[in-house]
Amino acid sequence: MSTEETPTRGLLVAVCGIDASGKTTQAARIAEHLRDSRPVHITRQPTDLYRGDDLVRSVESLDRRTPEAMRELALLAAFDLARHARTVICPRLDRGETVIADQYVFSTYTFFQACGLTEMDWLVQLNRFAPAPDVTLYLDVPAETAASRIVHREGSLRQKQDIDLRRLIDSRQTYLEQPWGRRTTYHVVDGARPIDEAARDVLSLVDSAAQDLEDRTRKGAPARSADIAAPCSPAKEASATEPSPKDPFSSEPPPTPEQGTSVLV
Ligand SMILES: Nc1ncnc2c1ncn2[C@@H]1O[C@H](COP(=O)(O)OP(=O)(O)O)[C@@H](O)[C@H]1O
Ligand SMILES: Cc1cn([C@H]2C[C@H](O)[C@@H](COP(=O)(O)OP(=O)(O)O)O2)c(=O)[nH]c1=O
Repeated sequence: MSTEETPTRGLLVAVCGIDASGKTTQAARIAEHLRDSRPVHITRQPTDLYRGDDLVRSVESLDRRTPEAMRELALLAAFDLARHARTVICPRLDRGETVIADQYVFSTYTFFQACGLTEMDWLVQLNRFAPAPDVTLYLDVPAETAASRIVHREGSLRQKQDIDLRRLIDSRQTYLEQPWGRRTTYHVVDGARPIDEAARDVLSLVDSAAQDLEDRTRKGAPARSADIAAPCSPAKEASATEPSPKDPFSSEPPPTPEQGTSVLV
C-alpha cells in the first residue's frame, strides 16, 4: 500500500514485559514486518525527558519503598506519558503511521505495583488519557530466563547476584494477573521460545489487529477503545459506533467519525 492510500488512523502496538523479555527484539521485528506498508515509529517509555529529569532523579533517590515518594514518581511518569502522547504518539497515529511502544502504561502499572504502590485504580485514572493500544503484546518469560539474558546481554556488566529476582517474579505475576482490568486486545505471548518462534505469534497478532483497524476504518467506526481506563468490556465494544470524544489537549476540532483519529478522552 502506498503512503497516499494509508488509512487515516495509524496502528498503536504496545510491547510489554519484564527486563530482557525480548521487547526491543520483537519491536524491531514488527517494524521490519510493517515498514513496507506504512511509516513506522518505535518509541520507548518513559522518555528521555523523564529519565534525565532532575526532579525524577531527586524523588528516585528517596527511599523507593515510601508510598509518598512512589506517588510523586507516578505523577511525574503520568506527565511524561501525557506529554509524549500529545506531542509524538497521537500526531503520528493521526498521520496514519504505525507507532510501536516499547513499554506502555501496563509496564508503568507493573513497575509501580512492584514498588509497593497499591492504588491501582488511582494509577489507571491518572493515565487514562493515554491512547489505548490496538494490540498489546506481553512477552512472558520466567524470571530466571530473564536474569540469564540480562547477564549475557551484549555489553552487560551485571552479575546474576546483582539482579533482583523477586522483583522480576512479582512483575511477571502482575503482567499475568492484569489487575488493571482484562482487555481483549492484551495478549500473552510465550517469549521464552526462540526469537523466530515468538516472532511468528507476535506478527500474526499484529496483522490481525491491523486488519481489524482497517475494517473499522472502512466502516467509519472509532479505531480503538477511547478510554484506556476502561477495559474492553462487551458494553464498551458495543459503543464502537459512537463518535470519539475530543482530545482535551488539542486545538484541532474534534475528528469526524471518518477520521476518528483522536483517541484521547
Ligand atoms: N526469544 C529469545 N531467546 C533468546 N534470547 C533472546 C530472545 N529474545 C531476546 N533475546 C536476547 O535477550 C536479550 C534481551 O533482549 P531485548 O530484546 O533487549 O529485551 P528487552 O528489550 O525486553 O529488555 C538480548 O541479548 C536479546 O538478544
Ligand atoms: C517501565 C516503566 C518505567 N517507568 C519509570 C519508573 C522508573 O522511575 C523509571 C525506570 O524504570 P526502569 O528503567 O524500567 O526500571 P529500573 O529502575 O529497574 O531500571 O521509569 C515508567 O514511568 N513507565 C514504564 O513503563
